[in-house]
Amino acid sequence: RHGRSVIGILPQWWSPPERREMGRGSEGKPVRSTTGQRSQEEIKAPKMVQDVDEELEGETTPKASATEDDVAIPAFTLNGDSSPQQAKQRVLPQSAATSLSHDIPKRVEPSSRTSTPSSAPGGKGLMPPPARPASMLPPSSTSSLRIPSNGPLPNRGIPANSQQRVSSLSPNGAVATPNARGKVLLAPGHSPMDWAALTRKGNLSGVGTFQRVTPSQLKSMTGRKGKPAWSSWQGKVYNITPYIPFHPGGEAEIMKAAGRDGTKLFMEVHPWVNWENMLGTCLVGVMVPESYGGNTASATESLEDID
Ligand code: HEM
Repeated sequence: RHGRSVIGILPQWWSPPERREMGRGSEGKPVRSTTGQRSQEEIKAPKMVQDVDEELEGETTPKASATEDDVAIPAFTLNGDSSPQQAKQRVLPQSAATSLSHDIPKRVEPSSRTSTPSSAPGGKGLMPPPARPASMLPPSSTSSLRIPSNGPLPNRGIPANSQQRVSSLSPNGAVATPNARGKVLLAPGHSPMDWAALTRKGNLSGVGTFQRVTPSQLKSMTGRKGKPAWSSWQGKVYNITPYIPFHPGGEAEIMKAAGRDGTKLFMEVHPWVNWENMLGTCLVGVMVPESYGGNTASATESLEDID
């Protein structure tokens, strides 16, 4: 039916199939179009055909009519504006549906189309399913690991209304936080990463040579009265002074090991921490018996003595 309007844009030499048929009616006689009107393409048609038309003016021909008037043309839209009523009207008769079934995309289910509410905003796409009520959500296996959304956050600083804010500031800037592990809020530039960066820069032992340290000498290195803080770990002596402001447990805790063997204390609190790795550049020397004698021997001498 709409083909006629398209014909106008085709080249003049092209004659539509309908017209080609028009020249031969049921009895081989030329026929006119069913409308009987002259359209623009008829005017533009080749002369020969026009002449035939004029000759046959006035002759009547049986008019073609649709055999199934009520066959609705299937309409498919992609914007989902079908309403159940419209969809019902578009249902094809069995014969037509069978012949067209190969043209209908398999994935477009009529039921899903009709279930689309026409009042959806914009009328596009399917509506998302309604959200499940929170009570129906299955408990997550990691829910116990999540940071609670209310209450004080662990190791995230002190609450704004806390009196602890000023009073807990230590001389090096570390702040005690109310957490079960006893970690402190380290001062800016004193994170574990900062410590790692500092240790890469060189020797932090505070001594020029490898030391043989007697128990009495270790006892005097308390970190007070201008002296460095030394602590021993499994027979080796370390200068813990530079690490104090970096200690996650705070200054007070680490200072308990100053001037003495820190192995037991250390292992009681955090046996997973690797002392030797962390304080490797702070190594002062080795512990020797009190009766050993000289305490300023070089590393070479000391090791030779051991051999
Ligand atoms: C002298 C060498 C020490 C080093 C290198 C050291 C290192 C560390 C490190 C890396 C942490 C963080 C642990 C973590 O996040 O799991 C820590 C925490 C802590 N340290 Fe030390 N520490 C030393 C000595 C001590 C001593 C002697 C004490 C106690 C007497 C102590 C008490 C603590 C406490 C209470 C914490 C916080 C709680 C915890 O993390 O378990 N530390 N220390």
